[in-house]
Amino acid sequence: MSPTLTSFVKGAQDSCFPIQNLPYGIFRPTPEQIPRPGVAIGDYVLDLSAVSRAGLFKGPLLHSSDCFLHPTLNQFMSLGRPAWKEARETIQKLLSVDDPTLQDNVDLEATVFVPMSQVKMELPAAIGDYTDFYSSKEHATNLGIMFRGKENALPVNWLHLPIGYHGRSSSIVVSGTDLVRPRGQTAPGKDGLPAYKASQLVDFELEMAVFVGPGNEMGSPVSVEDAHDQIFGFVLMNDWSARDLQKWEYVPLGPFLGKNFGTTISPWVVTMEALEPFICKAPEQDPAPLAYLQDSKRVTFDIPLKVALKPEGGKESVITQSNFKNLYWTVAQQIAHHTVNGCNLRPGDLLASGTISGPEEGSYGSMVELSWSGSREVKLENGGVRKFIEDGDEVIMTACCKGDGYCIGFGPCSGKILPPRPE
Ligand SMILES: O=C(O)/C=C/C(=O)CC(=O)CC(=O)O
Ligand SMILES: [Ca+2]
Ligand SMILES: [Mg+2]
Repeated sequence: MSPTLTSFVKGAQDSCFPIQNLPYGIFRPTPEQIPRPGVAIGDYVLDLSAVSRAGLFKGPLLHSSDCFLHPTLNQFMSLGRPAWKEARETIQKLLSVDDPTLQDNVDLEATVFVPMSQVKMELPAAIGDYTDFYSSKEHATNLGIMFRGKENALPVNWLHLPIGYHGRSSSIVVSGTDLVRPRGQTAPGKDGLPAYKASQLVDFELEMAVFVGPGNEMGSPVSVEDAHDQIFGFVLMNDWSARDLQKWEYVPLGPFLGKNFGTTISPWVVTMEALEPFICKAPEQDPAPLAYLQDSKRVTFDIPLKVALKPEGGKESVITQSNFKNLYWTVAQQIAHHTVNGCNLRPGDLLASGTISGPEEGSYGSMVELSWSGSREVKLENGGVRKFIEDGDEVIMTACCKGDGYCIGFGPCSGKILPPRPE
C-alpha cells in the first residue's frame, strides 16, 4: 500500500487510525441512538449507515446491500473477501485528499463524521461461538512447568495440534467494561476441604482474536490454504483468568469458571488488508505436523503488543511487551484444525490465539508467568509491586504496527477489576 495515500481528515495520518488502517466497529453516536457500523479515521468515526443511506457504496457487491444498516457486523463479515475489498476501496476513496464527495459537501460531512470522543463503542458482532487456543510454545511451557512440573511441561500432544477450549461468548465484553472480582471454589486447604471465596489470583492473558468471515458448512472442513479467506480481522483480547479457581477445576475437562467471568476485546476490528504490510514468517515447526496442518506459506503478522497496569488513581506502568509473530501455530492452522472434524464456523465467531508470551521474561503474557506463580514481584512505576491483579487495577493492552510513514493501531483493550460482590 502506498504510504503517500493520505486522508483529508485532520490529524488522521499521525494517529493510530490513518487511511491505511480503516478498522471496523459498532458504535452509538450518543448513548440513546441505536448501534451501527463505523470505521475509525483519526479522531472520528465514519458512520457507515449514513454513508450507505447516502448511496455512496456503488460497487457491484454492495450497492444494494443493507449490511451497514445492521446493529452488528455479522452480515458484512458473512459476505467474504471480495465485498470487504470493495468496501475498503470505497471508504478509502471517500476519505482521501483527492476525493471531493465528503470533504466538499458540508451537510454530508456533518452527517457521516462523529467525534470519537463522543461515541459509545459496542461489541463488533453478535458472537455465536468463542474458542480460545493455546498456541504460544513459551506460554504453554511456562504454565506446564508451574502447574505440572518441569519433566512434562509441554503436553505430549502440544507439538502435533493447536490445542484449544470452547469458551463462553455471553461474557465477552467490549473494552472499558469493568469486571467484578469473581468468587468461586478453590483447592482444599489445611482442613482438607475446598473453600468458596473471592479469587485471590486474578490474572490477565494477553491475546489477539480473529473474527470469522463467511464460515463453513457443517461437514466441510476448511483447508489451511483456504483459511485466509475466513479471517475478517483482528482484535486485542484479555482472557481474564482466576488462577486459583482454574487450578482446582480444570482437570480433566479444562478451563471453566476460572475464565468465563469476563473476556475483554478491543472495539475496532483491524482487517487483513490493513495488516498485509506486516506479514512475516511464522516460527519453523519441528516435528512437521500431519498433512492437514501443513502450511506451505507459514505466514503470520508482526504485531508488537504492550500491556500496562494502572492502579486506582495511579500511573500506568508497562509490565510486558510481546509480539503476535511469536505464536507457534498460525491462525490458518487453527482454523484448519477447528474444522477438520466437520465442525462449522459461523460469521462473527471469535477465535482467540491463546496467551502470547515471548521468550524473554519481560515478554510474558500473564501475571502468573511475570511473577512466576507469585514467587517474585512485578515492579510498577512509583514504587508499587504486584504478583496478581488487585481491586481497582486497570489492565490496558495496546498494539501498534509501524509502517512506512504511518501506524496501524488497534485502540485499547482495557478493563478494571472491581472488588467482589458482598456475600
Ligand atoms: O496450562 C494450563 O493448564 C492452562 C493454560 C491456560 O490457562 C491458558 C489458556 O487459557 C490458553 C491460552 O491462553 O494460551
Ligand atoms: Ca487464554
Ligand atoms: Mg476469559
